[in-house]
This record gives sequence, structure tokens and C-alpha cells, in this order.
Amino acid sequence: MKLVVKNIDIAARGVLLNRLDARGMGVMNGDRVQVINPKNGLSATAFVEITSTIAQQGTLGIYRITNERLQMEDGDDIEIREAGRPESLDYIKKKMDGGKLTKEETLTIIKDVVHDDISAAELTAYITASYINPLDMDEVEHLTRAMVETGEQIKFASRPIVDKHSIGGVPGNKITFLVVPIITASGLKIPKTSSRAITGAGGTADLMEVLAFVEFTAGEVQQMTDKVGGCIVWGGATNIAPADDRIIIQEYPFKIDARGQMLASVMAKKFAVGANLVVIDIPVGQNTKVANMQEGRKLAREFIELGERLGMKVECALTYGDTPVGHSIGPKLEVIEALRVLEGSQEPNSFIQKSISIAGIALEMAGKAPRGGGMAMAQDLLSSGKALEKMKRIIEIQGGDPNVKSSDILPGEHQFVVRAPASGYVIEMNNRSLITLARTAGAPQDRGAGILLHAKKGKLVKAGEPLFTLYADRNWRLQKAIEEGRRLMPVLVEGMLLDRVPSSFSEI
Ligand SMILES: O=P(O)(O)OC[C@H]1O[C@H](OP(=O)(O)O)[C@H](O)[C@@H]1O
Ligand SMILES: Nc1ccnc(=O)[nH]1
Repeated sequence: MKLVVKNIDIAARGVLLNRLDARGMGVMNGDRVQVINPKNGLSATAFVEITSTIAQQGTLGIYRITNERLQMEDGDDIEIREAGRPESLDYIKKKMDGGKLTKEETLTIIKDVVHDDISAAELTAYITASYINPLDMDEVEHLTRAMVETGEQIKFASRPIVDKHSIGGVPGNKITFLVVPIITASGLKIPKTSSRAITGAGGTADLMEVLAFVEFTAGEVQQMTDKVGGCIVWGGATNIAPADDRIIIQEYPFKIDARGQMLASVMAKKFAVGANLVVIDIPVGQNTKVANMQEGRKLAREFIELGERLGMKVECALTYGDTPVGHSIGPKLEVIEALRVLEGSQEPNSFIQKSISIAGIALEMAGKAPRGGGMAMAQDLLSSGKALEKMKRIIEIQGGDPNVKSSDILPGEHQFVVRAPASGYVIEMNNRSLITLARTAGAPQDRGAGILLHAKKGKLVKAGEPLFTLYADRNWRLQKAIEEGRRLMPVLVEGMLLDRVPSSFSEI
């Protein structure tokens, strides 16, 4: 059927078809169609929504993201056809039934993901199926390669290219803000791509956006790295492994990170930027992605094997993840803490030690420091101010203010202090509950929202002393978080009353 275009300024994928045209085509709400720009032959798959008024008969409304592929103007002719059912759906069903996907089947799914030929619900089905029936190493390799092949790749003129990635899962894990400038200050190159929050309350890309722009093309990532030695950008904007961000968007609401997709998500980005020496941080602890050391070692072996298959040297660091890293959770609060350390603060120890350990491994792998000497070298690059100097250059090249200071960044104006109800030791900090609370307060979208911890596990506190402060950019979100905090009780002090169950006996 031939129709005339009406652009609809809604940031979504899809087309709006008039009820009468839909009846004429035999198409129902939610059906898949193919739309073609006859002028240039560009085509896209889209899902139909039916209207009686917004698109008149003979007119096809096109949402903005779908039109980015078609590049049509109001009044242009457009052709619309019923689209066949993509083969990907059969392969997703195969995975649901516990089958093993071949290289070709995986590539077909990932191409359909990148070209928007399958819906968000269908993609969620694929992720859910892989979450329940985990991918084996062959499938993970196929997925990683498919994610790389469907995007752009960077080829640097010189080696080594170092990279670092954390699998996430532990709140407050802002170590990239020390590791990248330390590595860069040593003279090595590190083109760091990060995702936004997946299971957490602030991914590295969300944090970096407090300081500078994070959306760059693959070519710009290469240029910036060649110029200043490193960068910290959002992988979702680069067209490097473009399927990655689409998968992450579906994982975010469930706070899940399917194991095979996680391995591929991390390693596809490393491979695509041309890294050959990679350190992976695997936080291990209660209520993180990896519950114990045994599971952590297994995952480390998988990362190393995947690296070998792809021609990258990978070392893994199993790190303490029972409680948050440092004292801050949420974009602005974490950036403040990271800048303070770059500016010379010796605190918090957990954050500094973890960062220089990971940076140290990378320095040793690249031969910058002798075996066992990497951590001291990393500490030196940090304490000498050389890392801060490099961070300024990275912020500058990404369009931010290089002279920004930790004191310039103001966290959420709405605050609430949670105090110890009894004296005693802090006996529990629940990572997952802290993340839920920070998200309820608005993180990561509200950059000022989050949590500042005043006491960590094992600290002796007196009744009435502050345990943590909740921050929010909007008061209603703060109020919601306060309520949620009463239910979740993410920080426990020994001797604290956990709940009071009233008697069912009532006096008459
Ligand atoms: O939200 P959760 O699941 O905790 O983890 C996601 C975070 O972990 C990784 O950190 P980095 O890029 O290595 O610093 C990702 O890129 C992302 O920023
Ligand atoms: N699944 C992922 C976990 C951590 N980082 C990523 O980029 N992706």
C-alpha cells in the first residue's frame, strides 16, 4: 500500500496507521510491517499502532526513531507492506526450550536486535531465556563476535591498548575514575567505554556525564585516546557493539544481568576498541552478581577463556563486594568522592586500595611496572597529582570544565539523615537494598540523588549517630525513599529493633 508520510515527534519506534487503511491491509494493532522509502530504498521494520484521528486515511505517521532509519519528510510517498515473521523468533524459542544456538542463529538474532526487527518484548524473551538456560562458552563467543560484527571497530596504530571493566553489582563502584587517569598518566592508552547503570544506581557513564559529554562516535573515541591517552565514554552512543545497550535497557527494570550476555557485553566492547590487555574486576559478595569466591573463580576462568578465544590477554581481580565501595552511591555523590581522592584525599581506604590494585595489575600486564610493583606505581601516579592532571585533560577533551573541583558539585538539595536507633556495631549493609533506596530517591536519572554512608560494616555507633544520608533532587522522591527505607532497613545495628509484631488480643 502507498501512503503519505506524517512525521510524529515521539522518541519511539513504530508507525501510526489509520483504522481504515489498517482494515484495508488486514493489519491489526501491534502487527509487524515493513516500510520503504521509495526515493532511496531505505527500509525499516516497525510495529503498527492504529489511530482514527492522528493519521488520516492515506497518511502514515512515523515515530522519530523509526524515521532516523528512513529519513523521510512530511508529504513524501511511502510504501508499507506486511512483514514476515523473523527467523530470530524461532531461535529465541529454541533457547527457551533449552537448546544451543549456533553462530549463524546468534548472528541473526543480534542483527535483528540492531536493525530493530524484533520488538522489546521479543528481545526480553531472548534475555530471559538465556537467564534461565545459560549460554555455554561457544554461544558466548558467538554472541560476543556477533555484537562486535554488527558495530564499528577501532584499530589503533600502536599496541598495547589497555582496558579495564567491572562486571558491576556492587554499589559505589566508581573506581574507573581513578583507574583510567592512573593508566593514562603512566603513558599507556585506555579507550574506556562504559555502560549506564544495569543493576545499580549509577553506571560509570552516568557518573561521567556529571563532568562531561559521554556520547561520541567510535572515530572520536580513537582520536581522543590518541590525543590524551584515554577517555571515559558511554558505549551505548558509540556504535561500538550497538546491541549491548539495547540488551541492557531490557535488563535494567529487572535488575538482572544474564551471565552470557554480561560476558559478551563486556568483552565485545573491549574487543571492538582494539584492547589487547584487559583487567576485569569481579566484585564478590552478598547481594551482588557473584555470591562467593567459587562462583567468582568460575566467572574469572570464563572471562580468561573468552579472551583467549578472541586474542586478548585477560586477568581478573576478585574484589570485596559485601559492602559498597567507598561511602557514596549515586552519580554526583560518587563523582565528588572520586574527585576528592584525585585532589589528594587519603580517604576512603576501600575505594583507593581497590582502584590502585586494579590499576596496578594493568601496569604490570603492560610491563610498565615489575611483577608485584604495579600497586606502588599506581599509588605514586595518584599521590603525585599526575592522575588528576590526566583526568582534567580527559574531562576537557570530552567537552567538560577541566578546572572543576569536588566542591563545585552539589548533590541533591533534599536530604534526610537516618540515625542509629540503638548503640552497637553496624552488622549489616545490604547492597541490593541500598541500590533500591538510591533508585527510589531518583538515581541514576536524577544525578544528585543517592546515599552517603557515614558508618560502614563493623563500626561502633552510638544511638542517635548518623548512619547514612539520603539525597534527592526532588522532595517527593525523597519522601518515597524515606518510606522505602523504613521497610528495607538497609543498614542494621546490633541490638536494633527489627520489627514489632503486635498482639492480636484486643481488650474490650
Ligand atoms: O549497574 P551495575 O550492574 O552495577 O554495573 C554497571 C557498571 O559496571 C561497569 O562499570 P565500568 O564501566 O567498568 O566502570 C559498567 O560499565 C557499568 O558502568
Ligand atoms: N553486562 C555488563 C556488566 C557490566 N558492564 C557492562 O558493560 N555490561
